Parts: sequence; C-alpha cells; structure tokens
Amino acid sequence: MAFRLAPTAASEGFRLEAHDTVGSTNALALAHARAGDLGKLWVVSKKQESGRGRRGRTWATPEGNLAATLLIVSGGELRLAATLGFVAGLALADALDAVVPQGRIAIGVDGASQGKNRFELKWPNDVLASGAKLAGILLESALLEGDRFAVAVGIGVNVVAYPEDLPYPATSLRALGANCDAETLFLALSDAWNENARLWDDGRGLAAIRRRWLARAAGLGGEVAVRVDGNVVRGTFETIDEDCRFVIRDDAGTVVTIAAGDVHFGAVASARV
Ligand SMILES: O=C(O)CCCC[C@@H]1SC[C@@H]2NC(=O)N[C@@H]21
Repeated sequence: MAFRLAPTAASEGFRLEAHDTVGSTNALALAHARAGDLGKLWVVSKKQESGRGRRGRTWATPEGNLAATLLIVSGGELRLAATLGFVAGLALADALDAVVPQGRIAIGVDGASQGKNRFELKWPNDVLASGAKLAGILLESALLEGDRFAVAVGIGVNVVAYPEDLPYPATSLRALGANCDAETLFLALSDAWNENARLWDDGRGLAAIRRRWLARAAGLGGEVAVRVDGNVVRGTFETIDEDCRFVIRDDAGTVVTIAAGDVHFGAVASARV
C-alpha cells in the first residue's frame, strides 16, 4: 500500500512527499523550506537512517515504522508555533483511536491517569500505550528570509518495532497486538491533524487544545520527577498552564512551572532520575 493523504487534507491544500527511506524527514522538510517551499507539506517515510529525537537524542525508525513531518511556513509568532507539538500529540492519539480496533489495547495502566484513554499523552509530546512510549514528537524550526520561519512537526511512531535498550518502557503497535500499517495510520493522522489544527486556529484555540490534552494526560495528579538542565524537580503533576508548560507542586509545596524537561512518573522512577 502507498502513503496517501486523507481527502480532507488534500482538499485543504496539503501536499505529500513519500519516501521508502530518508535520513530524517524533519531535516528534509526544513531543507525544502530553506529552498523556498511554502509549507503545508507532509514528508513521510517508513524508514529513517538518521532520525532525530528530542534533546539531541537519536530516534530509530526501522523499516515499517512511521516517520512523518508536517512542514509549516509562517509569519506568525514562533512562541505560539511551539504549541503545535500539543496539536500533533492530540492528532496522533485521535488517529490511533480511529485505526486501532477497540479492545486491542488496554486502557491506560498508569495508576495516576484518569484511566479512560487507550492512548495517553505524556508531557510534552509523547504518546503512551499501556504505560509505554509508542510515539515521539519533535518540533524543529528554521528562520527564513522576510521575517518568516519554518516549523517541522516531526512524528515518529513505533508501528512494527521499538528499541529495547531504552531507559524507559517502550512499545510498538505490533507488540500491543494491533496490526495496523504505517500507511493506514498516516492516512488517519493527516485527517486528524486537520481537525485539531482547526481547533488550534493559529493559537486562538489554544485553550481548547489544552483542555483536550489534559483529558488525555498521563500521570496527572501523580508523583513525578522532572529533569531540567541537570536539575531534578520532584513533586506532584498539577496541570499544564495556558502556554502548555508543565506545572508541578514540589515537595516543599511550591508551584514550579517548567517550559522544557524530561518527565518521569512515580516514586521508583523519581528515585532513579
Ligand atoms: O525524542 C522523541 O521522543 C521525538 C522523536 C521524534 C521522531 C520523529 S520521526 C519523524 C521526524 N523526523 C525525525 O528525524 N524525527 C522526527
């Protein structure tokens, strides 16, 4: 089966560039922007040779997984564009709900979660299934001429395989018993992106995105440890604020707001951080 865009995405002017293998779909999308591409372009592949993860880490995309990057070129506010990761997380969770048959995957097992979602969102942008990382999202940007910038919204999903040497639990759709392929998932994702981007409405709908995100949040109200630039903040995950920053009440009762960091759930995890 070939990669295809959902009719809703095609009719709104999105384009698709599909590859069998690439270095990184994010790198390719940003190269297109620097060469003058105007955005609304999905770059997809079932394999990456040098996939990029958050915080300078690598991201493995063996044959059969999904690497998808949406290129957006804008003259708006870069601060708002940073919230597109939350739009992407919701779009991916909606797409997974649409293509993975009910009953295949248990409701979130994270004790602190609200326990009603098969696919949960872990701040800032991971998608979890059965408490393990199924997908990651990486936003990268580049400044362009004429006060414009490009954002690459990169989405990586473990469809058929996941790395086993990670310091946190990971999984794949196949390991969870869901036989969905990358092409089917992408079709649903390109549709779900449109729905959520419409809600986001160039940032005007961020409050609605935040509400939807919190309804799928993993670990809300539970014990967490957040690593921020080498420091660790421990406490209770209270909420995300209006700019989608992580809000934690630390062990001394002080509310701390965090813009970027790595979250670990639970007492055991926090002892290891
Ligand atoms: O570290 C993370 O959790 C984020 C992983 C993001 C991986 C995706 S795969 C598609 C896009 N291209 C890349 O090189 N990275 C992102």
